Amino acid sequence: MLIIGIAGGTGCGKTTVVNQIINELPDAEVGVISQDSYYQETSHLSYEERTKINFDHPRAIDFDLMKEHLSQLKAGKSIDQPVYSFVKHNRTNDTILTHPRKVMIVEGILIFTHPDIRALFDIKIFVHADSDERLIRRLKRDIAERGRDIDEVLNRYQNTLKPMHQQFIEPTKEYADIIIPNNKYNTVAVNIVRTIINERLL
Ligand SMILES: Nc1ncnc2c1ncn2[C@@H]1O[C@H](COP(=O)(O)OP(=O)(O)O)[C@@H](O)[C@H]1O
Ligand SMILES: Nc1ccn([C@@H]2O[C@H](COP(=O)(O)O)[C@@H](O)[C@H]2O)c(=O)n1
Repeated sequence: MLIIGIAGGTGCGKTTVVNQIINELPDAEVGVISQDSYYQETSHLSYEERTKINFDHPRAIDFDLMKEHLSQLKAGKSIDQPVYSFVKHNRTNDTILTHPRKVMIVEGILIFTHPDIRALFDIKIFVHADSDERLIRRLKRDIAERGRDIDEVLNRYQNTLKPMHQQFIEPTKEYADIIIPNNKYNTVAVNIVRTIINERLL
């Protein structure tokens, strides 16, 4: 199994890049794991308490479960990938049965911060977009898709997103094998990654 890690700050375009990469690749051979599925289980907290969580700090992620799941997939076993709700700020009761594939792509802002998880990646890709571009995209996306308003996004950006990005996410760029500039859509880079995957699928 080839495991590709794709990291980068919020709004840089990780999900979009992953979708572009896997588009037209066989579903049975290439799978995706999102770091969002591994936000800590927080059912013991009230909704109000959950809104105060710093979701951009590594401790917000259940890396133990992510590591266990990636190890199981590597060993040829299927996993029940949790499903996360950005509206409820918590895992749902659903899971997605995820089978091992020849290629697994793991994407998320903090996946390169954890040494054991980092060591599982055969290829590490960091998607870069400037912070103003990321903030604009995040604002639009979170209002349209994640039930947020402008104040929520801007407060979170100032209080946690920006400092956490500088402290934890940006420094992991140094671990990347490939950095994809993504201020504009980058079809050349997407095609290069797709070529690497296709070679593995031959
Ligand atoms: N290169 C790009 N140029 C303009 N908008 C983009 C680009 N890449 C992604 N977007 C948009 O920005 C928003 C955030 O992208 P997304 O892929 O969800 O980022 P991430 O997964 O890194 O948080 C989405 O609405 C997406 O359509
Ligand atoms: N309940 C939550 C959990 C996380 N977030 C934000 O999601 C961002 C990571 O996802 P991307 O798709 O943007 O990479 C992260 O910056 C968290 O602040 C949230 O808003 N609510």
